[in-house]
Amino acid sequence: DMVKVLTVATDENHGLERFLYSAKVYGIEVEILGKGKEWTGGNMNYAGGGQKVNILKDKLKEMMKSENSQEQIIIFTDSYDVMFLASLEEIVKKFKTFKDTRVLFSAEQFCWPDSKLAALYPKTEVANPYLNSGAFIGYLSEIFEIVNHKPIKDKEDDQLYYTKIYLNKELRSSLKISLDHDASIFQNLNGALSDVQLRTNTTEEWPYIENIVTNQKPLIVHANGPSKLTLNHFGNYLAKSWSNNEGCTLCLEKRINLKEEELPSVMMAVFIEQATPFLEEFLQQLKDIDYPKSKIHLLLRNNVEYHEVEVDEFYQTYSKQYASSKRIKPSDFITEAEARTIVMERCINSVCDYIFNIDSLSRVKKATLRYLLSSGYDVIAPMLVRPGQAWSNFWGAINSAGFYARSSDYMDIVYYGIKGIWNVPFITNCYLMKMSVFRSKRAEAVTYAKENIDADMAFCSSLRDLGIFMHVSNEYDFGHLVNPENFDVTRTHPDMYQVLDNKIEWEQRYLGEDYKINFEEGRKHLMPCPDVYWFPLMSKRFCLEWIEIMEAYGQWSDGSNNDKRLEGGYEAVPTRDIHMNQVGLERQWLHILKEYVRPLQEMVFTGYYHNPPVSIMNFVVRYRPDEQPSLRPHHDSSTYTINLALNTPHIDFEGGGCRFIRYNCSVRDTKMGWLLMHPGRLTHYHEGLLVTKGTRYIMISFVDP
Ligand SMILES: O=C(O)CCC(=O)C(=O)O
Ligand SMILES: [Fe+2]
Repeated sequence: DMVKVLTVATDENHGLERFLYSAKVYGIEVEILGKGKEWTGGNMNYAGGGQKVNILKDKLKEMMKSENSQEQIIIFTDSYDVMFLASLEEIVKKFKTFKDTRVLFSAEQFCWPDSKLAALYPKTEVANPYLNSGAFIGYLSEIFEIVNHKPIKDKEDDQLYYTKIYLNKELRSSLKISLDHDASIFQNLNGALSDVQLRTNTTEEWPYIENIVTNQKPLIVHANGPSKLTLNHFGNYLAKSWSNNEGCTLCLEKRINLKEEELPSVMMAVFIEQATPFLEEFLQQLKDIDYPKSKIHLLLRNNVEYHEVEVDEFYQTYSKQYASSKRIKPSDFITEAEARTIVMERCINSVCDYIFNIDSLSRVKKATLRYLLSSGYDVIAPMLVRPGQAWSNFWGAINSAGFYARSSDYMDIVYYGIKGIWNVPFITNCYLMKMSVFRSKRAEAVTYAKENIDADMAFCSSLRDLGIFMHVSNEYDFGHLVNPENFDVTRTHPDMYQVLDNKIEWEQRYLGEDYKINFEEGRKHLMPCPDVYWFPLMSKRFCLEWIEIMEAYGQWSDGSNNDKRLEGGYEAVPTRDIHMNQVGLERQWLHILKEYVRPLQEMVFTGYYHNPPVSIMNFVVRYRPDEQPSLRPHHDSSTYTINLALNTPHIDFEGGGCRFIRYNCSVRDTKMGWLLMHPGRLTHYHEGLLVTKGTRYIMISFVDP
């Protein structure tokens, strides 16, 4: 058969790219009409206007000269919101099954743009009663007559034009015009979302859509009206973009090789918009990103006064290494939207090829930027998830109010059940933008500033409106998001309080480097005195900050027997100490006992399980020659006691240590960050040895009293 596939696309955009890719996949050659022409067919980018009819008319006139118009088949479709799902052969074969039909229009559930015309339709008791002009197939001779039936202005509605011809009974029968009511070729998505099922994970290699009302597998899909985002979602799978066996085939197709000699120049836009746990590690990560700094333009925006000292130090130390640098400080009183606009303008008006946006909640591995650049996608985020939660930096779907909605594949993507690069309606925190996309005239409408919505929501909403596709990749594990929800900067060393909320960073900074050797197979645990075990637990940094938290609080007990903090108000063997609940660390410390101390106990006092460990007395003791220098012999009211050294003998103090009287055995050379663990109340009668110089700090818990 002689088949010509035509579309009108005045503008090049991601929708057109997707359309052409789907055509290529099925070996379909498309002729694009109106390329580069100014669009005068109405102000919506998608809704076709009469201009489409007029451009088509010119083309068909030309074809009439050379082609056999009785035999020549024309397929005309929109392009920004259309995908081919089958080869021409299949499409034409299906077309020929329509009896008494020379032209077949796609059909939909809404009579649009003039609903009053619904009454004139011959057949309405069908799945899709009404004509949609986004796609049709037929013979040149009849289509030529249709487009030449009457003049149409560029701004007039093409669907109304074709509808009136169809509703004209004489024309309908003389030109043999039918509608594809069952979506056996054309599936219009608007209003049909519950009829149409996306089938992935079938035994077939390629996902497809199925109309479960008409039992058809449509061959061309058209996201008419407000159903664009549904096609963005389907498009992740259709037209062999996804293989049930191989995963993301489109990702491979798009990948590009970065040439070391001609790496693109990137504006790295760093945003600190809110008080952020472990900001120090965030800043470190920035300078460790694997990319030549001579190719990076740094823009560092901090809007949090609390972080300014740290940010300033980073900027003073590293900014000179970058190709250029600029900063925006809290004292500049610039909103986030303004700051992001400054970034865009700086990049647009310079030689920069990409913007790499990264905000302070993002923790990315150092290869991430290179990966994003080589993905071949114009706007792409690395997927970042809050560990242990479904919270991420993208939305799989969006509801009609423009807020988060969960797509059917969201959880699979977040948990890496499926891996690929996904066209999604919202990304945030960290993403790469290719500037050529944003230098176009059309992209002037991209904005970060919309009333009453966040900058990232405004941005993504403007990209959706413009048909600029956003993607998120979960091809690899790129990192994660920190959780700022319970971050309280009024605390001394607030990061210390984050052991529950930001475990990864907390462990990295505060858990001893050698903690893990406790669990090495065949490890012989140190036992400096009988049944007194000795384990590395915390980092030096933990110990220093832990002491600083106590000293900043400063309200040490007076060492007398009267202690109002205790239920009975009386302490038989008092120390100068501060309890964890006084500094707001009780919950955190109990978590530490459960997560990091209990597993040690279970290794050495075999057969004793108590999870979670209970501990009412958790405190830091301070010994000083001129204050309380020692502690008299006693038992602890505990099943076992832990005694964590926070500083170092012979450096921070002289003397000190713990003596176990029954065994006449002392531990004097305690190690910063290491804990002693011993039975509490029968065998291990013990005393705190005299400190003769300096200050000794220990952290004590009476576990399972
Ligand atoms: O000073 C020491 O190491 C022992 C402290 C102690 O036994 C306690 O606080 O109960
Ligand atoms: Fe004790």
